[in-house]
Amino acid sequence: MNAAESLAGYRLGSADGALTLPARPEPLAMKASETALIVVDMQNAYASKNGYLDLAGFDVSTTAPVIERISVALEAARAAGIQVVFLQNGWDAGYVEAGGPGSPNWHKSNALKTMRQRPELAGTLLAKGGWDYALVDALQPRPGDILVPKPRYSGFFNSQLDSTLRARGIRNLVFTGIATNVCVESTLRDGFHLEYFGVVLEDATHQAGPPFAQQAALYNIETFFGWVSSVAAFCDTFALDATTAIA
Ligand SMILES: NC(=O)N/C=C\C(=O)O
Repeated sequence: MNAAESLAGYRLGSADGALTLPARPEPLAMKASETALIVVDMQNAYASKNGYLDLAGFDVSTTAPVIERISVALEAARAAGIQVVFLQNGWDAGYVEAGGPGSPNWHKSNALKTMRQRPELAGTLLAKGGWDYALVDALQPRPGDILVPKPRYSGFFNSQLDSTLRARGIRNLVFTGIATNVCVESTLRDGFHLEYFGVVLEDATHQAGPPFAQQAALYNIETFFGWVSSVAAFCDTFALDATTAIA
């Protein structure tokens, strides 16, 4: 047994009644009751034509299959009793939470920059109450799901996420959503530092930027911060036939 296998074995041994999720760089044991499926920012801003990313020049033409696979993962999670948590990114309609020129967010947010460059868009991007901020129609929370608003890339920053998870004894975070290289990776990294085990379902995520951004994020996660798996592996592990569900 090599070092990686013994780590997986440790997790297997430490989690009574756990199921083993096939993942890279090694399989990971997790109990449904200690696991949350995190759906990161599946808002029109990130997944729809005429949403923020599209208007800022990022390619969103291949987000439809991602939405479909997240739907499948959601069904599997709910059927298995895994807590579903939706994250929703954005600010109040007056953009007070976005920060002014004294905040790096004011300088780096491509949504804020796009609105400054195109005044006709002012007030429309990532503003609470607007279409851009809304979750896509196909991925709406159901009773029992939790919705956590967040004002920055990491879901743990200035939000209720950590206390919400800790209160439920959740230790494992299974990530889906957009964008892999920004809010998914930021939240998984912060989760790592807070002692959560983070796994990304790679085919239920999409990058902001060129394909190399997706590859780099997954490399970082697999090598330094967590694990990488797939929707089919997640569904198989938690007993829903993904092939049937996707067909
Ligand atoms: N949800 C995200 O990954 N967001 C990426 C960029 C942004 O919000 O500006």
